[in-house]
Amino acid sequence: MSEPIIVARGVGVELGGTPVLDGIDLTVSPGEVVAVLGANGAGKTTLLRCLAGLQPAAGSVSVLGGPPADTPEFWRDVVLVGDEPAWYPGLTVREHLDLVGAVHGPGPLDAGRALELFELADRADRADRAPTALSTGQRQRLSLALALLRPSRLLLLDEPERGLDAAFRDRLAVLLSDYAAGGGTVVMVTHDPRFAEGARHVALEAAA
Ligand SMILES: Nc1ncnc2c1ncn2[C@@H]1O[C@H](COP(=O)(O)OP(=O)(O)OP(=O)(O)O)[C@@H](O)[C@H]1O
Repeated sequence: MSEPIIVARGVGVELGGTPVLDGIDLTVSPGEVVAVLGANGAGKTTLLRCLAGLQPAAGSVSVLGGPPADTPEFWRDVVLVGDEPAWYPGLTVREHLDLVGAVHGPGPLDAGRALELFELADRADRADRAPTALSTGQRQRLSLALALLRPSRLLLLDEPERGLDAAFRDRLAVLLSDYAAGGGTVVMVTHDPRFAEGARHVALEAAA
């Protein structure tokens, strides 16, 4: 059996003097799709940030064999899609895809396929706009497309459904299951039953 990608034991976080996570254990194997579920404020984003090395925590967290750290080596294998990324000023949608594909690719998708699949070039000018001139859902599509241009072993997704229409959610669910079938691992925070379906559920309850 292959080594787990993630081993977290007794993870605890306090924010502003209040416990947010308390004694969380999680083991994730390669090729798994895990949905972290729970009410608003249960600590889902905080847990994802712990796995990304962005939130210090009590207990122990190991990701890909070591403690997660905000370093270039860590981000070579791990992709986080959370809050909207900082777009490159002056670059269009197409130029973002070309740049990320050229620097970090090849990943599961190439720039041309991402434009087509994520319907970022449907209208003649859409791919030639700045990302800030897209709708919320279109910007989320671009964030996800950029994530899939890079080769990675672990995708950490915080509410990937944000702004996406139903048809595109279905398409994304297929892309994620293809990613996992290829050996990639997905840990996502979601409120969407469409994404939770077929994933292993990890339910969080508010610590306080
Ligand atoms: N910087 C902070 N300082 C103090 N408390 C915080 C801070 N950030 C988050 N919290 C609190 O920590 C708790 C967990 O927040 P978190 O964002 O992890 O929840 P969540 O489960 O992802 O919620 P949602 O489903 O609403 O996105 C919440 O009660 C929130 O108010």
